[in-house]
Amino acid sequence: MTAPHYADSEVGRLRTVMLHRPGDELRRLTPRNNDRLLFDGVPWVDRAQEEHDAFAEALRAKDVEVLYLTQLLTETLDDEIARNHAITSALSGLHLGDTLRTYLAGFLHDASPEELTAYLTAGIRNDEVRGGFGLVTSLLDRHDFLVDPLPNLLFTRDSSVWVRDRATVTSLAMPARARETQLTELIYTEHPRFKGTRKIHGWHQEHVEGGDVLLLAPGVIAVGVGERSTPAGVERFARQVFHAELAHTVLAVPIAQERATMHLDTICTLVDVDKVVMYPNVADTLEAWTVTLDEAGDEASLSLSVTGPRPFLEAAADAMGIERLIRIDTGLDPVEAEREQWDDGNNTLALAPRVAVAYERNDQTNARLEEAGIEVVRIAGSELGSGRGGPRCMSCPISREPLA
Ligand SMILES: NC(=O)NCCC[C@H](N)C(=O)O
Repeated sequence: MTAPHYADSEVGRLRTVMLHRPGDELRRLTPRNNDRLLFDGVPWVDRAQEEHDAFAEALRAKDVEVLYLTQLLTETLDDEIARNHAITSALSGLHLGDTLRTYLAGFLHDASPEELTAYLTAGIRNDEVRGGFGLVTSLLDRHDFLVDPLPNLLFTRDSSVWVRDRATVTSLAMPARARETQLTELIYTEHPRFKGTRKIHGWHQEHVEGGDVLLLAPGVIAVGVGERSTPAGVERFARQVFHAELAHTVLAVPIAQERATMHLDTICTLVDVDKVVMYPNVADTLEAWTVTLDEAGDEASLSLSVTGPRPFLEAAADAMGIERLIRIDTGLDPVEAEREQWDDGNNTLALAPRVAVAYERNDQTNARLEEAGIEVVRIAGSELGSGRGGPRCMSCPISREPLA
């Protein structure tokens, strides 16, 4: 039986997760475009797929249902309305011009659902279509993308977040990722499994990325504000979760606007109801603003109470109603911690309280987790990590057993 689509914490027993198996979109990365496409190198794709398959197997071995984003998308694209929607959004870029747009629309409408999924995810290069002798196709370089590839689909965490029974369709800040949420929105709107799901937020709204959203406890959500999620994004998100009565407290957590700390989950993740694994080099300075509902109203007019800033761990423990949020540090010394933070040592995926998936390479952090009583499910990530994301980034929990 399908587990209800629901998540009210980071650590409730994981039942269903959405992953994206790395595919041809990664074969588009070159040393000329990898920075723009947010990868730190050019991964060995076959090995990345092997590592990812082992990740999925480790989840299944713990009774987690694994859904694949591309399979859901292909099933969604069986429907004519969904196809039209996907094609129109993919071709809305101003770089195409009407001649090429019209040609590509016909080309994509003729594609099967599987082919269309491949075009929407791996993109289309100018020399891969015979667009006739239109001006735009003639002037563009033959290797230019008409539809950009989406190599960061691998990080399903960022393009949607379930908060209780609602799917949050996020709004991604980097142009290379903006189109990802058009796909998650389409899946949650049109796929038979998700039809009728109530949604909050959307790709057209202020930026909030899933990697910044931590469900600290039922009713308590932390949102990182830095390179990706914006102050206005966290305000919009807070309004929506309060209005829908999904949470009573949102903690806005400023983080350095740097690549190494692009999301809150690159420096802190939960491994138990009262334990986080955290980057010690920021742990003592990390602060939070506490946002609660002052006066109810409709979404735009409800009044918010904002207090702070206070040390993050204290503000979080108070909101969670626990005495202390215990911190387990990444690494043993500052340099080791910096190395393991960079390699996603903090980016663990909890499968249940005290059980977490982590990259095997972060041996010092993993040893500390085990000393603290956490079962560590180790996976390889030498190639997967080249996009700067770990097990949490690569997973979108769709169903967790409720903690409350
Ligand atoms: N939650 C995460 O931290 N996701 C990792 C995203 C990595 C991706 N290459 C990016 O720069 O957006």
